[in-house]
Amino acid sequence: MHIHNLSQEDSILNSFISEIRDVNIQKDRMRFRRNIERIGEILCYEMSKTLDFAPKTITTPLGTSDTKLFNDDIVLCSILRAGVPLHNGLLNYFDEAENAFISAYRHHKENPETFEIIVEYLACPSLEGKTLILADPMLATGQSMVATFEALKPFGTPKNIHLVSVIGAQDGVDYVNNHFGKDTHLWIAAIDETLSNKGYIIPGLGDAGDLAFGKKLQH
Ligand SMILES: O=P(O)(O)OC[C@H]1O[C@H](OP(=O)(O)OP(=O)(O)O)[C@H](O)[C@@H]1O
Ligand SMILES: O=c1cc[nH]c(=O)[nH]1
Ligand SMILES: [Mg+2]
Repeated sequence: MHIHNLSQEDSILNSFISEIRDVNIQKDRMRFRRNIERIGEILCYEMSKTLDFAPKTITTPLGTSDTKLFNDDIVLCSILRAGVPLHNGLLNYFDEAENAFISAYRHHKENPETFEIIVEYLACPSLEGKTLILADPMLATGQSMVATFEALKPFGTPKNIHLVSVIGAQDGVDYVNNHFGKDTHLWIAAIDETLSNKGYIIPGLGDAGDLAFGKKLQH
């Protein structure tokens, strides 16, 4: 897998990552969502450089302009619910993308330290020959990303797969690295050291779904 950790380079991206981590700034739910969206836009711009481009001539009012435009058919698939602001960021740039949504949540049994991933809702177009972008802001254990990909398999074989995430734990990055093919790309804003015994990224940012949309009751 090709791993692109964008915070290895100094850029404005670091300001947005700092804000979503900051316990005070993250109290502003709208700002949290908007920052995730802005990070999605930056990740999207970087990944767009790896798409397939073809020559195109544009007619202006005064002449013609030769350029190259990407010609991949993009399917943007996000994992509900924390994936929604990240999805919006990607869709801000990929105007014509088709969209898929899938729900994946952690179901805790009696022991709060163990959980399984439940995939329920799934709406997806054909993936055959297309460029699939799988987006989820948090890559903790990596299980949601892998469970999502398994659930998408009946929809066809994509030409390319790009995973897009905001903060990952090294364990989760290693897990997806072992489960996706070597041609898969991972575009990620930051990779943190470790996971708590409840599967939270440390230092991370807390619970992205709750910060974006409010606390949910465990069920
Ligand atoms: O890599 P993993 O260990 O699978 O964990 C990451 C998952 O956890 C979060 O979702 P969460 O279960 O909190 O659901 P939510 O979006 O509804 O809050 C996050 O958005 C991922 O989907
Ligand atoms: O740290 C984590 C791990 C999973 N989901 C989150 O929202 N945060
Ligand atoms: Mg959550």
